[in-house]
Amino acid sequence: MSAVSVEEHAAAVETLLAALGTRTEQRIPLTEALGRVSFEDVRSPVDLPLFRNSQMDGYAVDSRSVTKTPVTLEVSTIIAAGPTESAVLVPGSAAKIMTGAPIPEGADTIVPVEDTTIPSAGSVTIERGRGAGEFVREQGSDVRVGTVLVEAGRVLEPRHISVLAAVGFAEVDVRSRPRVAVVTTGAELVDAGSTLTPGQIYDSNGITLAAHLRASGAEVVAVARSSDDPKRFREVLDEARRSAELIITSGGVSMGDFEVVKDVLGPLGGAFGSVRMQPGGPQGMTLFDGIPVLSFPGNPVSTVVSYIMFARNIVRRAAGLPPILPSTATLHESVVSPPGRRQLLRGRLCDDGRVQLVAGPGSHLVAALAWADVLIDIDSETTELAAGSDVEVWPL
Ligand SMILES: Nc1nc2c(c(=O)[nH]1)N[C@H]1C(S)=C(S)[C@@H](COP(=O)(O)OP(=O)(O)OC[C@H]3O[C@@H](n4cnc5c(N)ncnc54)[C@H](O)[C@@H]3O)O[C@H]1N2
Ligand code: MOO
Repeated sequence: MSAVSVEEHAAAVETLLAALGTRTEQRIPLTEALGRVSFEDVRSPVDLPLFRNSQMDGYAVDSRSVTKTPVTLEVSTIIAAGPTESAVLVPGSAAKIMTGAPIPEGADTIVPVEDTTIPSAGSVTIERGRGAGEFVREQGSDVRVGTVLVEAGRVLEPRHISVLAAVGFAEVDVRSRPRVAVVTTGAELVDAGSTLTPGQIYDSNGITLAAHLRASGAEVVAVARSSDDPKRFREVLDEARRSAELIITSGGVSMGDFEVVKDVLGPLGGAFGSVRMQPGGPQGMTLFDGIPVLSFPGNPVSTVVSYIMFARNIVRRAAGLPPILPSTATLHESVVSPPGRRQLLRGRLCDDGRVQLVAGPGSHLVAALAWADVLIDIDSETTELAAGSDVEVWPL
């Protein structure tokens, strides 16, 4: 792979990852469904409300017995919400009823308790009458059996989970998540929390890529690390390929003496080379034993930019999530950019909608990345942009 444009590399990645888009259905507990994507239209197995019930705490009556008020009626029964025998209203009486309780046959309206007084035990005076149907929640008035509650492809939000629970589903069929493994490489890497010896650094790319992938709707099946030993890297890959549909590696792809990713995957048919962008220039891609492997450069910002530019929307689409697209912002200050390479600078959106540069273009500036909220996209022909120019920005 000689130097290619971002578009050319993105198209090649798209082809390599085509199979990721074919998803199966997975039945999961409703309690775990938040953020998942419904696999097919979900139809209601019942009417909602399930039965005719009261909208108010009050008295269920026949509206004809309260046309003239005030009127005093005998209280023939008390109906609470909860398990109950089906009740019939004694003609000419009132049934005291609680919100949500089934309305007895023969009653067609509810008089709220606020519109009543108690003249003596066992009777109620209705001060204000109500017409037929008032405060009556009819069976099926919300939804009828068979109606689609949640369409296929919906990202399940609390409101969708609410209706699925209300009709009695304990489980839901969702789109399976793309299974991705992350493999970081480098003899210098140790886990956060470890004691560092000279020359060591904390591995941040593993956890970063995993977080990005989860945010894109992927299931991260492994976050593994390899030294620069080809044998060890091969072992880690062999393990990752057992559960993953996609493997993303970081590091080991440029021009040094110990480029384990390139050294192992290159001879296995991997394409390694340079993309005309910065950060994220060195890139690789391989079909390893039938599993696609995307190899990103190890610099922390390069890894993130690579994920955003080449993988994020493919993973999101496979997961059933909408793409994250760039928008336009106005530059707060002037920008210079080297010719021949697309630049992705870190920017921070100001309250007035303009975008400000955050630190320099260096791909090791991981703290600056955290302060930024967008990547400012400068095309490869542009070398200078004045303050006030419009630029495309990608959400981080
Ligand atoms: N002679 C040349 N040297 C370099 C070139 C080049 O074209 N010619 N390209 C540079 C560019 S651009 C990049 S980007 C890097 C890519 O290098 P690698 O992908 O081989 O990555 P490493 O050398 O393994 O690491 C680079 C850098 O990132 C740190 N790193 C790596 N992994 C992690 C991790 N998991 N967590 C945190 N930090 C990590 C590593 O320590 C290095 O500092 O190559 C340039 N060199
Ligand atoms: O491509 Mo490297 O990512 O410029 O630093």
